[in-house]
Amino acid sequence: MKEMSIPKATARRLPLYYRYLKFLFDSGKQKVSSTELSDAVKVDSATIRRDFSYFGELGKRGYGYDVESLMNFFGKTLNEDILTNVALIGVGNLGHALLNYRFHQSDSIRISAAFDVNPDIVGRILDGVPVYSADEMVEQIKAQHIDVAILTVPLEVAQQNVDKLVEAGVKGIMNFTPVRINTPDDVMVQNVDLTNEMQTLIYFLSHYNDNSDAQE
Ligand SMILES: NC(=O)c1ccc[n+]([C@@H]2O[C@H](COP(=O)([O-])OP(=O)(O)OC[C@H]3O[C@@H](n4cnc5c(N)ncnc54)[C@H](O)[C@@H]3O)[C@@H](O)[C@H]2O)c1
Repeated sequence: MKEMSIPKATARRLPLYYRYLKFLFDSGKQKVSSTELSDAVKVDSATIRRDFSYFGELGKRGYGYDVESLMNFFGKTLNEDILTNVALIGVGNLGHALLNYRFHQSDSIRISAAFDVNPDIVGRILDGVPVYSADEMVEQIKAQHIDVAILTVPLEVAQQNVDKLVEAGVKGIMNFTPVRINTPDDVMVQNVDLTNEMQTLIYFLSHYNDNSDAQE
């Protein structure tokens, strides 16, 4: 996966900017100011200007940003114009929910193959997605040129599945299991933990009256 030379915090805000710009574009708006953008995406305008400055001259002061070119620029930066096929490993409770979830904020991400060991679902098509036997994982992922996977298997089999994903050439893993998985340096792992998120939220709620701090 390519290294980005922009700060991670900026990279995390790009989808937010992109979605709002797409919304403005779809509703026929041509210009947007950093203040308007700030109100809509709840990021202060100084941060927005700093974020945009990493990409060079994107707008003129006092004139606003051109919605279409900014949207296209961020779209390209985010690879929104390329369809990313994602593999889902483990179609249990969480896996099913993710199959149902169509990544609806993005037209360009879709789960195109799922893998499991459960004979009741292997060989079936669930929510439009074929469920393959876990034994076919390496072969199918290679054949379908998939380089991103979501891991929703029981923790005991997490690492062995990661090893297979690495063997298949996967470069990014969204890890829902509670295990800290080991991967080579060129494979990026994003750990997702709802308990952590909830604890963070509860912490902010109990420590700050002004909950705008919790959004950073
Ligand atoms: N990060 C979070 O916030 C969060 C929330 C809920 C669950 N989880 C974790 O997500 C994982 C899945 O949870 P769940 O409730 O969906 O579990 P589940 O038992 O309902 O589903 C697990 C699925 O993995 C399949 N599986 C088992 N061994 C496999 C293998 N070797 N290869 C491929 N598939 C295999 C099972 O057949 C099953 O369909 C667990 O590790 C759980 O701890 C994380």
